[in-house]
Amino acid sequence: MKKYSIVVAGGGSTFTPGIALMLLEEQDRFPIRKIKFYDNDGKRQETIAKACEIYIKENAPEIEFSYTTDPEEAFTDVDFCMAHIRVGKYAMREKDEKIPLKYGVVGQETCGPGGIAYGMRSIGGIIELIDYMEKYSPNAWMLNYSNPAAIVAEATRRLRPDSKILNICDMPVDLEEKMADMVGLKSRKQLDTQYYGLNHFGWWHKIYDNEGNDLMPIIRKKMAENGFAGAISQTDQHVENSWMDTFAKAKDVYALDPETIPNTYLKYYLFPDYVVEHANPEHTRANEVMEHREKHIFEVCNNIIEAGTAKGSPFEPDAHATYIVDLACAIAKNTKEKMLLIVPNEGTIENFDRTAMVEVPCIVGSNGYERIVQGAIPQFQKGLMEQQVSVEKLTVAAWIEGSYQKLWQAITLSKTVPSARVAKLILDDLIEANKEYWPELK
Ligand SMILES: NC(=O)c1ccc[n+]([C@@H]2O[C@H](COP(=O)([O-])OP(=O)(O)OC[C@H]3O[C@@H](n4cnc5c(N)ncnc54)[C@H](O)[C@@H]3O)[C@@H](O)[C@H]2O)c1
Ligand SMILES: O=P(O)(O)OC[C@H]1O[C@H](O[C@H]2[C@H](O)[C@@H](O)[C@@H](O)O[C@@H]2CO)[C@H](O)[C@@H](O)[C@@H]1O
Ligand SMILES: [Mn+2]
Repeated sequence: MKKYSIVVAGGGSTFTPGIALMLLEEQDRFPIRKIKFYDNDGKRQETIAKACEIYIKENAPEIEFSYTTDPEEAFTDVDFCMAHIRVGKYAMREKDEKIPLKYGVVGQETCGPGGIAYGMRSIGGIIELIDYMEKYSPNAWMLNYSNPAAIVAEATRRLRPDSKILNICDMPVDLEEKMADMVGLKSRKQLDTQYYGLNHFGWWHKIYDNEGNDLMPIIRKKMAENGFAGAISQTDQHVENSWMDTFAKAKDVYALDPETIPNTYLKYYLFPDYVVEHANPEHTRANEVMEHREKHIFEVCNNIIEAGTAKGSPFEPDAHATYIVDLACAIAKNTKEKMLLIVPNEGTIENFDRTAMVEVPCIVGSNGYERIVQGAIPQFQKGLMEQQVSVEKLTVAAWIEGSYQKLWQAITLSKTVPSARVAKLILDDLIEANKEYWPELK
């Protein structure tokens, strides 16, 4: 059986250890000959990489492992690039979240002005990775889950329309695990669902079990009672209150259209006042992640390096991330797996912009994906999506053209921002904060 070579772009990511260990666990269906880490921050990456190197040597010595900051070394002889970079890292995420809050506006990683700022940083980084991959391994596929996936996906549509890149998100994966739990099933793979939306901005409108029984009535009842709160998923790593609150708030988001089940991210657009009222402008999600996930991962890695062994360490595979191997196997082995991808609409949602990058179920095989038609969407969702997709398109246009005007329009158009005046105040602060990352705007 063919063995695959993978480069993980963003090797210093807090998700890298869980994903690397998960890849080792999944070798029966996805055998690996080589794993490389690539990052533009060698110091950050080295801690993660040295610990993973010890783990791989102890648990899968047959796999060739290396790590580098050199693009040619990283991207030569690879079959897949698994990309999870964070341009500007958590320090910039903190600014993305705190600057809007200064003006009483939602400060969030991928939503609102914070997501727009993150998108303006990410586009260059992702395009650079695609170009490296195509230069050094022209037959490789990029499985991208670097955020903000919506803006990154629109940028790849505009700038690299023919590249072999699939843009994905794990929020629906997590929420489908929770829905399976709601109906007493063990896995999301026992569900047969239909979904439409933009990334972090979508709805389930059909949910069956694999025998064709309609599960919507039970799930709707559970949502009306508690939202996603109390429903368990494989990796309930979200122990911090901010995530618990998000899962509970889905109850109010659901109330807006009880015919569909909402993605949790709609909270930021439909209840921005609630989000701001419950935010601490001095201590946002970025601070929680730095205090918890980042601190924990780097402590564990340093301990492994110091001990010279991963035995007895709390290192564990990220079971939740197996969706990435589902996708890699679909491409590598033509499995025709059904997966949610962020792809050009082209009629999949019949009453929506054909050029929009929509998050819809696709059948994935060796030659890419086939979209599953979702039909016409209701006026409520259509109105919301038209506003949001325009934000995303104007952001990418602002990046391509270096247009201050279009970025101001993008922020003004966001449902999280009350006026063009506030939008401009936020934009001018973000420009100052992102001087070393954004293209110059005129
Ligand atoms: N799509 C999803 O559902 C999903 C889920 C979880 C995380 N993510 C995304 O995964 C990414 C990683 O998340 P994290 O919290 O581990 O971030 P992190 O900051 O811990 O790691 C990101 C790594 O990317 C590196 N990096 C930044 N710019 C780079 C560039 N231009 N080239 C190469 N490397 C670069 C950084 O140095 C860092 O080591 C983020 O974009 C995050 O939003 C997406
Ligand atoms: O605030 P963070 O950095 O903890 O999470 C932000 C990301 O949240 C979603 O991904 C979750 C995923 O839904 C969950 O099941 C688990 O795997 O953790 C992931 C990261 O926390 C969302 O899909 C991502 O786009 C966000 O970056
Ligand atoms: Mn996501």
